[in-house]
Amino acid sequence: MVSKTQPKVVPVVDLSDENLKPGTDAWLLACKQVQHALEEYSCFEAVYNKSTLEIHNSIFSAIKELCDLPLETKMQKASDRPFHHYFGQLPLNPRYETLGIQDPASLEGAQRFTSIMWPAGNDRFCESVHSFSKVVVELDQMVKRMVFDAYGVGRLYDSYKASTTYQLRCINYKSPLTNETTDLGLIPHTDKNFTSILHQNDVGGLQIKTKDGEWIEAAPSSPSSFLVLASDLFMAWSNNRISACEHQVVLKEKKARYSLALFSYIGDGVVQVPEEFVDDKHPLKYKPFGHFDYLRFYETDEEARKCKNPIKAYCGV
Ligand SMILES: O=C(O)CCC(=O)C(=O)O
Ligand SMILES: [Fe+2]
Repeated sequence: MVSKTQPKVVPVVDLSDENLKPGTDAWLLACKQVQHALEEYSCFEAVYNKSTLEIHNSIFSAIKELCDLPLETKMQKASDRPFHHYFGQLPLNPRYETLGIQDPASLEGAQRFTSIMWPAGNDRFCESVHSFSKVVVELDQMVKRMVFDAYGVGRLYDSYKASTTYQLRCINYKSPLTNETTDLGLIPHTDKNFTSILHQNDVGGLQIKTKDGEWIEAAPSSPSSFLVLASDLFMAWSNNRISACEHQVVLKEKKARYSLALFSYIGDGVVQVPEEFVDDKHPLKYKPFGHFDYLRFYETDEEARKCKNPIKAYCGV
């Protein structure tokens, strides 16, 4: 008899329940689900209905308006931080362009970026970015707290939270101009931040690589769905308990695709593996390092960009 194995799918965890509070049984169960999904898939789909259909529609019309601005406007410098600038017209990813908004969940951050792109103001854009980012930052904080609790390092969560900063990347994959235009949206990669939370419009294309090396679709099940990915920093911080999620974008539909990525960074201080993650079976794998120093290394060192595991090359023991 031929044995049929279940097709792999991205795990889904519903985090919408208002009563999901630390210490409750529901919280402990969700902690275990999140931990298991991250250990097995390095990602999961979070359903979070505090992000409503109205927020979803308003952020995508805002992003379209941003991407329709002239190239010189989009290329203006909007942040001094590494990897926060405009990317586009890249030979490896010709259809991809992205702009980064620093500190998007604070009103000042959203206003600062808006006034650079629209000196005469654009309140609707600013409001859309701010409302969307506030909800997604809340989701990110909830997920991190669950991971810290699941591994018994909850005592470190508050200082971790205080040193976290965010960037919202607004991404556009341009419509193909001819039939020959590539369907490659974004080459396989891992992100260089701690977590990435991705949200897309109705045009699919995101794929993640499983432990067996198989690419599977990561299609959200609703407008309140987000894909939470572990990135390089998560892998280093957890001493390899959780791997960085390899992902890519393949554009099968002949349409423009818009997506959003909330990236989290450890802006202050040193990233260090908690002592709870180190024992005889799990020797220390990473030396303490600064997150932005790692980004600068990756940005300026061409060899680093070619290597399979740049975080290991940077601070591996
Ligand atoms: O567009 C997406 O869904 C993914 C974007 C992404 O992986 C990135 O910008 O690093
Ligand atoms: Fe990515």
